[in-house]
Amino acid sequence: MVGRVVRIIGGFYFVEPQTPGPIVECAIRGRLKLKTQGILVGDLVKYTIDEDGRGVINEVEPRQSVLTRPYIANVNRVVLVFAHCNPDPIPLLIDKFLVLSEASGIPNLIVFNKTDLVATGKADKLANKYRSYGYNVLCTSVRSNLGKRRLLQEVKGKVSVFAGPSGVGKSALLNMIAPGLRLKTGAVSEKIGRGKHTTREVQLLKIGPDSYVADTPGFSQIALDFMKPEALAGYYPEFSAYPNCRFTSCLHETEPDCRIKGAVSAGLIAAERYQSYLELLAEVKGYWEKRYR
Ligand SMILES: Nc1nc2c(ncn2[C@@H]2O[C@H](COP(=O)(O)OP(=O)(O)OP(=O)(O)O)[C@@H](O)[C@H]2O)c(=O)[nH]1
Ligand SMILES: [Zn+2]
Repeated sequence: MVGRVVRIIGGFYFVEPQTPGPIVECAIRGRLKLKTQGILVGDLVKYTIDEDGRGVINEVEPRQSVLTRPYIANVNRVVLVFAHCNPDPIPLLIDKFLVLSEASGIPNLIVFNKTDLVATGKADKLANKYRSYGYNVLCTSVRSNLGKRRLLQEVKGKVSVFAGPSGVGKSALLNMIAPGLRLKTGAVSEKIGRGKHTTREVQLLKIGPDSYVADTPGFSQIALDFMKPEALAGYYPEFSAYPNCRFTSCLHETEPDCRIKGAVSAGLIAAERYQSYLELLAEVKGYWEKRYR
């Protein structure tokens, strides 16, 4: 039988069968333990149920992708959720989430939630700004069910991870598209108190045939401590239209004949994005130098 690992607790693997049925608690076949570097949530596995009714995983199918924060295999949609207000969108934090998501190579979607709390013009302006950078953007409201159909379409048949700052409505959006989930939602302050000392383990939730979602705890700190400084510009999609600076190692800071800086001066790249690039570059460089000093 084939199924998907949706949760791992204490050496047991909870497998959701591909055909509708209850989740099976599985162990791993001994020789498989040696062959794999561990099974991840999201892995597709072949398993059998032995005479005692216990599940045993015999084989792991090749992975299509591995997302590292959170650790989930085969994710093929990252939904980055922010709010139009409460909490207010912070451009630098949004760009950090975007960079993290671009670095994973997994297609993303930006969702601006709580559209009901702002004027239409203001909501459109924010959404259009990120569209102009090349992102897919959707405005939603859990209050008025705005964007429900589109969001459902976006996650249909996919393994999606919902990520974003705390309190933007990730859990509320998941409840909107899959009311059966009954995820806890709450005021920001309540949640921070509750989440402080408990690490929620990663879990995939089935919301339809072959459709899975993971709700991640909101975080406000992201460390871009894993990339080379020269990789960063590649995670700003609109920068790719301006290749071939004079130096191939150009970091687009102070180097002469830099095409990115040229595009900023000509108004072809948004100054706000270039500023965020410089700030994140300083951070990435800091981590990099600490590591290789
Ligand atoms: N007005 C309005 N409030 C919303 C909307 N969506 C969510 N909320 C409220 O925002 C608060 C936070 O929602 P959650 O779904 O718990 O937020 P979260 O992103 O899952 O938060 P963390 O679990 O801390 O990461 C709750 O009080 C929700 O009722 C919306 O579209 N409009
Ligand atoms: Zn350059």
